[in-house]
Amino acid sequence: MNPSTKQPSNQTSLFQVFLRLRPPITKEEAAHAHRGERYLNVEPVEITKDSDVSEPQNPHPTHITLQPPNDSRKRAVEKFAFTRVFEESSKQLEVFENTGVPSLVKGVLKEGRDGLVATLGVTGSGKSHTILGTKTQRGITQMSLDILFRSLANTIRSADNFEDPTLLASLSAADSSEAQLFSARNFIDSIYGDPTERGRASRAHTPMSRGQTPLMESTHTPMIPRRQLNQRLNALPSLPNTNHLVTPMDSQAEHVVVVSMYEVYNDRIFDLLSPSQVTGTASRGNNQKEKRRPLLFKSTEGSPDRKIVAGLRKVVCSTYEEAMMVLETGLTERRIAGTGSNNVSSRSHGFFCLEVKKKVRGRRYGEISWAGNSLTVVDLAGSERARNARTAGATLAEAGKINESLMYLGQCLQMQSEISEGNKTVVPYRQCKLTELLFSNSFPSSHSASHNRYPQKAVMIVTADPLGDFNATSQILRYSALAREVTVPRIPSVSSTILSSSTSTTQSRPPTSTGRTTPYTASTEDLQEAAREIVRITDDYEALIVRLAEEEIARQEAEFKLRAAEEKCLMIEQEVREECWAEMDEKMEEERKRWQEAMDRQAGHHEEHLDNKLEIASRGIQIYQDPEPTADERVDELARENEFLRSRLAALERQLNSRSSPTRKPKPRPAAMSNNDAGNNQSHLLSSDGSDLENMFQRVTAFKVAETYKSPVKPKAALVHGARNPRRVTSRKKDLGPEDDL
Ligand SMILES: Nc1ncnc2c1ncn2[C@@H]1O[C@H](COP(=O)(O)OP(=O)(O)OP(=O)(O)O)[C@@H](O)[C@H]1O
Repeated sequence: MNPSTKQPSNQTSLFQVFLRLRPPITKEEAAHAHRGERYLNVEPVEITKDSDVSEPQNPHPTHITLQPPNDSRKRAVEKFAFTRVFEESSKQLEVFENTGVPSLVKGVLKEGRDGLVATLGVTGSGKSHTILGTKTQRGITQMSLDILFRSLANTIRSADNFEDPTLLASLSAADSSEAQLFSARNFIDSIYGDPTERGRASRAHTPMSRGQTPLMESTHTPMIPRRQLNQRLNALPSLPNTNHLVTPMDSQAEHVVVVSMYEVYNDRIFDLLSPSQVTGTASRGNNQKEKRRPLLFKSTEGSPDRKIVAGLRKVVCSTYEEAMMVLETGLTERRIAGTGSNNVSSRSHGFFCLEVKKKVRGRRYGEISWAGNSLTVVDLAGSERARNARTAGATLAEAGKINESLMYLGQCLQMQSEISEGNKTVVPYRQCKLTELLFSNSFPSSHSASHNRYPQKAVMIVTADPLGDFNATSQILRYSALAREVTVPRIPSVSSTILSSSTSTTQSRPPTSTGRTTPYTASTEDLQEAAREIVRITDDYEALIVRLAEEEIARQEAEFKLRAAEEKCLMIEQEVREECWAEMDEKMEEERKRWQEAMDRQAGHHEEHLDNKLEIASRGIQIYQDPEPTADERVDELARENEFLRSRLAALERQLNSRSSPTRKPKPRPAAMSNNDAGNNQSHLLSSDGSDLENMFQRVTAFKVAETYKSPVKPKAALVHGARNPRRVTSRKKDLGPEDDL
């Protein structure tokens, strides 16, 4: 960058860059400031001759000088130019009005122009103070919200209004960002619950201060109860008053305000209003970060001419309080972690986006659509120096990404200075997500669909602590300043003093009376010559000091880049490690599956093997059936049985005879029996030579034999082959015939 402090024309600047100085906040800091130990000084306002004296403008400083501490004489002094410098005593409203934020809001409301306001600065320099305010004073975001909702008071429509149930649907249809739209009531109820308390919150006019916002609590309390939220909203201050900045609107128009919030963390975009965040767990470790789904910044079907963050959750807000609640919800989710630099240092770039949409009717068919512009407020992460911050691991990687993105932002801001000087330079804003989000809307689009789209108006507020870290602050100032110049403080000119004194001495000394040239005169000439030599050497020396200063700055920049590269390396290393772990996990899982499958297979084989064995065994076990006996065999068997029975009968008879008296007469044969067996010759035959009992058995046997000849005998016994105790199932009883026959 060519050193130049001439004020660049604001028309061509993509960003107007303001500098706000932070006052000392501790007694110690105040004492340092009192002793003049600050390295950053505001240059007095120069009233040039060609200034329009007739119009007494409020002269304001635009330049600062940066004097390296401990060595004020020999080192170069850097001078930076900004659109305007706000000194330590500047108040919130003064900064709000004079940075032109109200005109950004007006641009959104009336001029069809997007607006963007961002804060940039070393951690702890007052970015959040400027953008979110304090317990007693509102910040830029809240003042913007206030004037925006006041301006739209008569024309704003609510998605919670039952008279217009189609509003949300028509808004969704017109939305080109693939967003999920919610009415404020639904969204807030889903987050904080207890709808009965709704409406109790009185108008809250001011931002939640850093201490009040859930930012600090977010690591412990991801969700705050609704009552507590309402209490906080009630406790918010109402100053400064911005009523005079309200823009009157056409009362016939219909508007809606759609609020969304997202953050850029590790060069990826994450929704701050999506459920995974709002119901997040207490431990906001890296695991949770990784769980979130990054969103794309892209052109969509509905927006071919410009890139937008796609897939966000958006909330239709109709009041300041609703927008504040959404802001509060998003802030709660914004990642904050304690670092060595600042306990509540933001570790992501936070975006708060307000879209003002106006109802438009199609000329041909009167179809309803919504179109408008947006105001985006950006709280950039603190550019902490990894070495200063006692950080490690993921935090260090985060710091690396933050520094890297801010370095790219610095490059883009430097380039814009060159554009304003008439150079044809391309702003390298596609290097990272942050610069893409900040700059891609800054240029007129070449797309045919965007004839009437104006480039956005953007304001950058750089914050600096004049007593803070010199190197970090000077780095930020070098990147963000509209112009820079290196000067060398002029050393009191010893040589010229010698020259002048020697000249005067020569002139005043009267010639001697003898007229001889005295050795003193000669030495005076020598002295003059020496003095000229000294002047020449001094000039060379000064030139060398300037060169040295430039070299030193270059060295510092190179160091910064080196650090950024080192941090990037660290991050790559970490990513590679994580990738390796993931790969190893995957491999282990694969291996586990493989082994499991092998085990299952093995088990299957075993089972199959067992089944086969069982099958083989069961094949060997056959049911053996006795061969059907032939008639002869049967007769033989029956004869044997008959024989057996006879012998048994004989034995019984003998037994009976031996027991009975010798006088007992044999019983007469019953007539019924002879009738029954009338046709049976054999029974007749038997009865002639035996007792009645014997006769009866013989008759039964004869009957069975007759039966046997009539019908084939079914197998009655089964022998299980292979069984240890083969059991022959006999059916003697059956063979004896039905009991009735007995
Ligand atoms: N203009 C100011 N007037 C009074 N106090 C201020 C001012 N600016 C900042 N402070 C105070 O300085 C401290 C640090 O400021 P702040 O938190 O805004 O820094 P930051 O740049 O947002 O830090 P980080 O990047 O780490 O979030 C806070 O206590 C804040 O109240």
